[in-house]
Amino acid sequence: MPAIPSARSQTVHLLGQVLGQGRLMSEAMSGAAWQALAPADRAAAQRLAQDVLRNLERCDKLLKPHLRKGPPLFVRNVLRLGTYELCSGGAAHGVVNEAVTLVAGDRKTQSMKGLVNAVLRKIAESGSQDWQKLRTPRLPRWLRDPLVLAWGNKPVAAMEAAHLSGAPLDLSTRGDAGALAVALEAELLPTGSVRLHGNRQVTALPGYEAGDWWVQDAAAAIPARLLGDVSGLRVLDMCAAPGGKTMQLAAARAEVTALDLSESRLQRLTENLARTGLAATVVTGDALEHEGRYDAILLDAPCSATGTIRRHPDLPHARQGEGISELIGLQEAMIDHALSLLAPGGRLVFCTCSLLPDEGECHVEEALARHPGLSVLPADAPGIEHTWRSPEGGLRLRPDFWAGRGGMDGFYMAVLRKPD
Ligand SMILES: C[S@@+](CC[C@H](N)C(=O)[O-])C[C@H]1O[C@@H](n2cnc3c(N)ncnc32)[C@H](O)[C@@H]1O
Repeated sequence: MPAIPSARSQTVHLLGQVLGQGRLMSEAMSGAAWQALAPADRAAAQRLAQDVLRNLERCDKLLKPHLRKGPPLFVRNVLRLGTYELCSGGAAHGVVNEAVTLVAGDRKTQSMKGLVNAVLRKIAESGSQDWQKLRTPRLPRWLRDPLVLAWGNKPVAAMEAAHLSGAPLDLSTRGDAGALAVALEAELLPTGSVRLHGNRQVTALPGYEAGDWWVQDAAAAIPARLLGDVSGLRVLDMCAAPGGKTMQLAAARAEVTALDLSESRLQRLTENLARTGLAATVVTGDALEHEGRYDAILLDAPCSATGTIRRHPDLPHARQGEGISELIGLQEAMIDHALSLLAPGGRLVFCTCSLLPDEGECHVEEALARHPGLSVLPADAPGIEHTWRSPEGGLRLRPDFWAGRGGMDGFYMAVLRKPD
């Protein structure tokens, strides 16, 4: 690692953390070298690492014929970064020089300077033509196989295309979404979110300081809307942090209790409430031990987060599907506990940002079997399309939906009604 960190050296560091240590980028974006980077370089490193991870299969395919022996991970990641940059229009001279400098800066890899130089020069000659012919990168098997089983080959290929495209910036507002869209020259989506395309610095957008809006994917904004008019109702946001849905409920004048296990994530929720001038009772604790009586509950349960791969392309590489069965058990226990906290006739919106039916549709089918009298209410909110409706009465959202508009996160959601 060179003495002075650069955007590219930190990109390679992030790739090493994800691909070598199984860490998520959000966990790895820390430490002295990361903090030493200027904000613009941090943003560049994050963007480059995400782009390389989205295109990992392509980078490896182009590199394979040039690498007889597999070099150490650090060198492989330098080559992957160089390949991505060369094939996406980077100037050969600068890209190759910086890659060689990175490898030369570490005693253990200095001897591979020549290899890196030679391989990247070959990629620079013909790589970008070959790149165009490569297929859309596929998800790793641990995730692809169950998704193909659930949704079929074509939809999964469409999801992979959506993952490659990344995600636009969606905002939710406590005020008039139409007026916000006009002010930001953005698109007003049929579901009420405001969408901006291109790379925009969030904190520099008008209305950020004033707390007029917050960042929230269009799909993630729908569950709170399914509760309809919550004005004056006691609503528990059971897994609330960092607070996107709490802010929606508070903006709709509910009496919100925002509960979460994570103190640090709740800190962010508190900051978000302060910025937007919205109010909620914030409680740190385990959802399974929480007590109280509520008219409505929003349960955005911890899950595999496989619906968020467009914006978190590190996830399928850092994870191997470990822990999902424990999460499924936790989600089930949370549904049962949430129902016990509801007043008779009260409504529970259950949702997860997962693409796996075991974390969505199956829970609703099983909850109906476990709880006599429990029913599924039609999921209604502005802009909901007929094709999103799933047989048990919930909504299944996928990243390949709204493809022409820039997609949406994968999500599952359903409204359950406790009997009187
Ligand atoms: C999907 S995130 C919630 C996102 C949030 N609803 C929003 O819209 O900003 C799931 C949350 O569940 C929390 N969590 C995990 N286990 C929990 C538990 N046993 N009790 C309460 N919260 C828990 C995590 O800390 C995490 O913040």
